[in-house]
Formats: sequence, structure tokens, C-alpha cells
Amino acid sequence: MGQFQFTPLSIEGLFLIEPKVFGDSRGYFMETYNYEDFKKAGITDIFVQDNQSLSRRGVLRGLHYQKNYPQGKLVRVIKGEVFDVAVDIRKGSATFGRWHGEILSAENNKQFYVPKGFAHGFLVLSEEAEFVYKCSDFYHPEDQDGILYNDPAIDIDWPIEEDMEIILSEKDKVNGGLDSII
Ligand SMILES: Cc1cn([C@H]2C[C@H](O)[C@@H](COP(=O)(O)OP(=O)(O)O[C@H]3O[C@@H](C)C(=O)[C@@H](O)[C@H]3O)O2)c(=O)[nH]c1=O
Repeated sequence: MGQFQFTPLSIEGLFLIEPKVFGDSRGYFMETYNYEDFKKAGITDIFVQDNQSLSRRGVLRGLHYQKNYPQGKLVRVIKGEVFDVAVDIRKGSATFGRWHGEILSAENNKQFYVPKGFAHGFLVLSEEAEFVYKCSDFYHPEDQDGILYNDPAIDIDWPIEEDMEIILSEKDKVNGGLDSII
């Protein structure tokens, strides 16, 4: 019996995944990934690298992708809360340039599956957030590229609160727009 609920999202290829949580007097247990269950749901990636990052409120990492070594990513939050976004950059896709966002938190245990061919990024909504993800290809620093998080051509509705200062890496400050990849 599978322990995950897979929900296909509005852009083909994206899934929201909710693991079954077994609570008892000690706390809880959950499987966070199971190759067979994911394969049955259509997620056939072999994940070869796991990453973890810590960010403070207002940090926005993204939107990132690798050009020649695209990565499928299975992402989740183990502390705090983020707004996580995937943008379809698959050439020829009927939904090219469209975005989908999900609130992921340590409380809701939601996972977001972002296949190859998407740019990915997230905004931290809580004081701190620890973000954990599996990747289907290795990191290739020379192959990394980015798209501006607030490119009007994509028009992502980031839930930026009034007192929130957006914190970007130096690299992400100079990302191009969607047109830079067409
Ligand atoms: C992503 C990555 C970074 N690094 C190093 C490079 C650098 O010195 C430091 C920080 O790198 P970055 O600034 O690129 O990290 P970050 O901005 O967190 O990059 C990540 O953002 C999210 C949104 C994604 O989708 C990921 O695929 C990845 O691109 O960590 C690795 O060694 N391996 C990796 O896989």
C-alpha cells in the first residue's frame, strides 16, 4: 500500500505529494520518499544528490535551472514555511512561461515535485526555513542559470508581506528575464 497521496497540478508534470504520517505517543514517523510508489505515480527520476539549505525570512532563492544537465527536484521544508514556485521553461510546451506556487512547511509536510524543464525558486515566509530536496542530476556550477523572480513576463504572485525585505544572492540580482532563454 502506498503511503503517499499524489496530486497532479495545473501544469503537466508537476505534483503535490502528501506523505502519510504515523503519529503515536513518541512522536511521528513518515516515509518521505519511496522509489516504487513514486514510479507508480509517474515520477521515475533516479535521484542522485540531496541538498539542504537554511534561509531567513525574506530570502528568495531562484529562479534556477541547469541548461544542459536539467534536474528533476523533489522539494520539502523541515523547518518553517516557504512559498515554492516552478516555472515551465520547456521549449514548445503549451504552458511555457506559466508558474505554479505552493506553500510548503514543516507543519503541512507537503512535497512538491518539479520535473526537468522547469525553473525553480522559493521565498521564505517564516523567521527561518530549512529546505531539503532531492535532485535527479548533479550540480554543474558552470551550467547553472537563473531567471529574475519578478520578471513581468512570468508575473509570479509572490506573497511578499509589507514589512518584508527581499534578500537575493549577488548572482540572482543579475538574472535575466524569461526572454533570455527563448
Ligand atoms: C546548488 C548547489 C550549490 N553549491 C554551492 C555553490 C555555492 O558556493 C553555494 C550556494 O549556491 P547557490 O547560491 O547556487 O545556492 P541556492 O541559491 O540555494 O541554489 C539552489 O536554489 C534552489 C532554488 C534550487 O532550485 C537549487 O537547484 C539550487 O539552484 O553552494 C554546491 O556546492 N552544490 C549545489 O548543488
